[in-house]
Amino acid sequence: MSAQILDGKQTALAIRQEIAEEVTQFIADGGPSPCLVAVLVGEDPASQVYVRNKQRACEKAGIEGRLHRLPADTDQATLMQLVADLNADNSVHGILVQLPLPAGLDEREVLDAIDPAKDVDAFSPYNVGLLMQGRPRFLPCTPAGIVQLLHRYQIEVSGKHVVVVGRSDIVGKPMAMLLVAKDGPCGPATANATVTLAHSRTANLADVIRQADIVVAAVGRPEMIRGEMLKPGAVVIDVGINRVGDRLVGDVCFDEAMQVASAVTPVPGGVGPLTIAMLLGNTVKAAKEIASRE
Ligand SMILES: Nc1nc2c(c(=O)[nH]1)N[C@@H](CN(C=O)c1ccc(C(=O)N[C@@H](CCC(=O)O)C(=O)O)cc1)CN2
Ligand SMILES: [Mg+2]
Repeated sequence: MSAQILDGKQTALAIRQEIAEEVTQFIADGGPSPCLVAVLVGEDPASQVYVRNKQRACEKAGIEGRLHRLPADTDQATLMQLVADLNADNSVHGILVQLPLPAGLDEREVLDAIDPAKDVDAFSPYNVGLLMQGRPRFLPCTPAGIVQLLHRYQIEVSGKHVVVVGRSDIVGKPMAMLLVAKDGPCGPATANATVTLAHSRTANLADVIRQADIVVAAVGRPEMIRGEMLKPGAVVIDVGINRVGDRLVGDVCFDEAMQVASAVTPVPGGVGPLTIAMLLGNTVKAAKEIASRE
């Protein structure tokens, strides 16, 4: 048996095309050009690639993408002032601070300071709270991209046992919240899951994963999840992006998963591209909401 490959790259391109059409319509209706500002502190090579890809994706969708590059030795006060300035700038609709920040900067304080109306990553406590209550404004980009992927491949989630491996604020926790909700961005079929939120200290992790109809792997450990840990026919969503020598691998051993699962996301070309597509969608939503207040 060989599983179906869930093509995140193609799905992201389709979503980006839909967003580009939405932007064209919004501007034709008299709306402002949506504007996303990225803040990149330091020289982390992967972060530089991701920010560049976000800028390019903005451009192609008709969204203005601005970038503030700050040196790695930027102090907290300077970064906080930049966020305050961007919050106050009426031409800016979305603000994202690329993570991780260099050591010494207080990530939480920075994210807390972003105006929730411009918080297109959905990392601010206000937007996390809305998600927790089942009435999100912005959806966190990676989890929302995964929901879109499942929906577009007609993989039903309702009533299924989803094991999310990894409890990060960016992926694991919001993923669990989205899937356990009574309704979701693509309707109730992609919500209403029974969710287990597992992590590095979960006892008998392999046994827990083996119970899953759908596994979302976001632990950041290269190929930690093996084929033998999967229930035959499971759907495997691999969020991991790990560099091993010159190879890029996920948190799941892809070749083994392909032999056991019914559907698997590749790395690269799975979840990653969807994260960027969903960011564009949030930026357009922010622009529409801010414009409707003016
Ligand atoms: N402010 C944010 N910081 C970070 C986020 C985020 O959503 N907001 N997520 C990650 C990084 N990230 C986006 O910022 C991101 C990671 C990976 C990809 C992607 O397309 N990956 C490719 C592989 C690319 C490669 O060669 O490295 C893929 O999976 O096909 C997009 C976005 C942490 N920080
Ligand atoms: Mg991927």
